[in-house]
Parts: sequence; structure tokens; C-alpha cells
Amino acid sequence: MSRVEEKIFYVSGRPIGRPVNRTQSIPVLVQTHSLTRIRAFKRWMKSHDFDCSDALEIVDDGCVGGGISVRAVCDLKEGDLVATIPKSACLTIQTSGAREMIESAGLAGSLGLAVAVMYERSLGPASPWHGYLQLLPDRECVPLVWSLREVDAFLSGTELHKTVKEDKSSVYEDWREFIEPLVLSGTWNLDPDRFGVEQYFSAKTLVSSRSFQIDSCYGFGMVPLADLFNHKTGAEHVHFTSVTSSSSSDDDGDSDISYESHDGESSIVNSNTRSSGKDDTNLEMIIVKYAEAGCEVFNTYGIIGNAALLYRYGFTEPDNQYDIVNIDLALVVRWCSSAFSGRYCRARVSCWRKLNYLGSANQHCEYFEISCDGEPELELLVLLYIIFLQEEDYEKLGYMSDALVNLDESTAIVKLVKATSNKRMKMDQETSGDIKELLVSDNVCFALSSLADLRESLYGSSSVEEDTKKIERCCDMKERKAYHSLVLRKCERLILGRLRDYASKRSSKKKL
Ligand SMILES: C[S@@+](CC[C@H](N)C(=O)[O-])C[C@H]1O[C@@H](n2cnc3c(N)ncnc32)[C@H](O)[C@@H]1O
Repeated sequence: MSRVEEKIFYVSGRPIGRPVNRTQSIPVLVQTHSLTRIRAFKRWMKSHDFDCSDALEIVDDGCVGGGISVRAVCDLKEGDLVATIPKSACLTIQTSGAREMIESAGLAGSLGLAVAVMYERSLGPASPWHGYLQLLPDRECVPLVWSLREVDAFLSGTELHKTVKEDKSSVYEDWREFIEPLVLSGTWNLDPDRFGVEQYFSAKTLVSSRSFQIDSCYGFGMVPLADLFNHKTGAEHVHFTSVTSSSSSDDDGDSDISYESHDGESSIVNSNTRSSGKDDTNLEMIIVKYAEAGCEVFNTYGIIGNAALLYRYGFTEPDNQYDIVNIDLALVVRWCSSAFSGRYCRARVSCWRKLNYLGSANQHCEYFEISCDGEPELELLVLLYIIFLQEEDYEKLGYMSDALVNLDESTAIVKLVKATSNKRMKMDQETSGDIKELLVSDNVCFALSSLADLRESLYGSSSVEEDTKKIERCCDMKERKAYHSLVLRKCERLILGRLRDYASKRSSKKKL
């Protein structure tokens, strides 16, 4: 996974879609057409030994984001088993007819799975997955397939702007490097019209929005039926569980199945590392929360923020309590260089890097997370604290930095603050875990506010109030791209506002 993807995926989120009653607005012809497709899918499931309870109804009648959804026909109670899905019926690199081609080309991850999807689609009714594939949209409306003009118009200043632009070009490069040669070689008789760059982008959107991590044997793939449930984090009704009938298997017992969160950046697979396949295992869908008859039955795609939801699934959640904003290290450096000399700034940043308090996941931290309630990440506070150290304290820090590197985070910070400030810390402050409070001096608070302003200036001149008005005027179904981009932007700006509150509360506290 690249750094930009990591920045987008390792965020938290809680989307709750707004129920929209579309029934009256759907032309009868479209409904009939989708009914036919749903029936064909049900026949396909039957012929592939799916066991789908009559208590679930697959509908296309105007769910949260449009498209297909699943409803409860009767009351569903916790523990009810509502579906059993044979793993062998999932579309993965291993189960696809393109397996040999994909593996011999050394492809894996989302690239390999996208090729498997394109391949099965190219077979039309001859594909063993035709009954499933015919129910899927051509592509998901994620920013990857927006035009560059739309990306610039809707995403400027947001977490996604740069990422999506970079992604568009790297997905194109992947196609040119790995897929075009497969077509041109003639070895696999691939129809160029089915393996073009457009088809690859479409397949990538389906993989991004519908793939699950199945198990170590099947890897990740498309799980028919499981991928028809819409998302509601923290309020989902259903979980997917992997059931292994063989006690000698790696996957003894049950384990929850999650939506695939890695983009399979490594496109080269070592075929020796793949374990031998077992077809005697199923996925089970179990109700984890009571669902009333007639209600939509939701799954969860994980705890992710709005940027990740929009990036991967094409929608956002206005009250996403797991939303975050990232502040790039580059932005901190820019702000620092405006207040101090470039040389001063470089020295302080490299001192901070040397201290390496950052924990293993963040060792090469290039951005700092601001949580939904406006709380900055500890590493940002450490950096700002170091930036504002008086020269003599900074020198002291230089002498003691080697001794701090291998300490645990809290101990190192207590020692750092003790050595470099006049504060007399009480023992309870040292041990209460309230480490951040030790670092938020008035200067640090001032810097946090300035950073919030600088980060917000990236959105251009419109205010949050103007964004709110635009959202009210916007239809989330008809103007999907504009609507969800505005929600993303507004939520990011609200978090930046809370960061300012965080800073001002703390600086005024000190003045009391
Ligand atoms: C795994 S599919 C779910 C089934 C999908 N509705 C369909 O028509 O097949 C994921 C897609 O459903 C839509 N979706 C799921 N949950 C949503 C929500 N809470 N709000 C808006 N759209 C949602 C998004 O388009 C997303 O990319």
C-alpha cells in the first residue's frame, strides 16, 4: 500500500446513509428489468449451493445510495443464520478461469482480482459467475473514475484531491505495464475491447467497493450476496463469518470476514506461498442486531472516515463520528518556515525525527491525524513543542536525545518536558496518561490554530456556511459527486474548527 493510500485507509469512520424513498420515482421499466436480474441472481445462487434464507429480500427500490439493498421480510433476531455462501462460489484469483494467466504474469492483489473480474465479464453468459456479474453496476461512482475536471472542481483542498490524481495515473500505468502486454501477446486470446483501460478502471472500482478478505487460502475476492448489503457502521445488523469444517485447517473455528482494506499494492505474488485450496468451507451470514420486518439490513464496511468512504465506496456520512483530518508534515514545515528561518525549521524537524517517539506504525510520519473531536495526534504536539523550545532547552534536548530514543512514549515525553521546561509536574500528572496536556503550551496552541487556518485556506474562499447551503440544495442521488464532496469538505472543516477550539480552550486555561 502506498503512503497516499495508507493515509486514506487508516482512518476511522461511521457512515449512516439517509433512507430515501425512490419507489415512486423509478420508471416501471427499470424496476421490471432489475426484478429480472434479481431473479436471475437468485437462480444462480441456487445452482451454486448458496443457502439464502427467505427472511431476506433483495430489492432495488431506493435504498440509501440507490441500487440494490437487502431487507428483512420478518423480524430477524440476534444469532439467526440468514445465509451460507460456499467459498468456492466467490470470485477470486484462485477460482477464476484467468488464474493461470494472472499467476503466470505475476499479478496479485487488487490488480490481479480486477483482471479476474474483467476476464469473467468478458466471457458473458459463458462465465460461471455470469448470474452474479449481471447484477453488478458497470462501475462504482468512486473518485477514481471521475474526470480530472471533476476531481479538481469537487475535491480541491480535501484529503482526497492529491491522492485521487496520483491514483488515476498509477492505475493507468498499471494497465499499460501489466494488462496491455497480456492482450498484445495474443497468448490468451483476450478481446482488446474487454480489456481496455476503461474496463480496467471499472473493474478496479468494483474491487475497491465490493471485495472481502475471505481467508488465507482464497485470499480476497468478490463474495456474491454478501456484497449486496449497504453500510451502517456501529449499527450493522449482520456479520460474515468464515466457517471451516476441517479441524486441520489454518482457519479453525469462526472468524469475521471484513471488507478488503488493502489495495494489494504488491502486484507480484510468489506462487509457492499460496496454501492448497479447500473447497469444503463456507461463509456464514449471522444476524448480530435485531432487524425489524421491512427494514433494510445493513452490514459494516469498517470503521473509516469520510475520505476513505468516498475514495473506496463513493459516499460519505454527514455524522461520521470516526471522521478525521490529516495535517501534512509539509504544511507544518511551511507554517514553521513562515515564523522562523528555514535553517531553524529544518534543525527542529530533524531533531524531532531523531527522537523517533512515533511508534512502529508511524516511524516515517509524513502527516498527523486530527480526530473527529478536534484532538491532535501526540506526534504533532511533540513536534510543535520542539519547534518552540528556547535555544538553551533545545541544546539540552540535543544532549539527552540518545537517552530518550528507546524509552516508551510517555516516559520519554515526561523526561523531555521535565528537562526543558520550568514546569513543576505533579506525580499524578506524570502518571495519569494525560501526556498531551504537558505539551500544549500557549505557543503550541497558537501554532495549532495557525495550522488549522492554513489547512482550511486550501479549500478556497467559500465558507462552511456556504458549503452547508450548497449541501442543502444538492440532491445526494442526482448530484452524487458534488453532494458527497461537499459533505467531505464540510466535515473536514468542522474538525478544523474543533481543533481551533481545542487550542483556544487550552491556551485560555493557562491564562486563568
Ligand atoms: C457493496 S455495495 C452494496 C450494494 C449496492 N448498493 C448495490 O447496488 O449493489 C457498495 C456500494 O453501495 C453503496 N452504498 C452502500 N452503503 C451506502 C450508504 N450508507 N450510503 C450511500 N451509498 C451506499 C455505494 O455505492 C457503495 O459503493
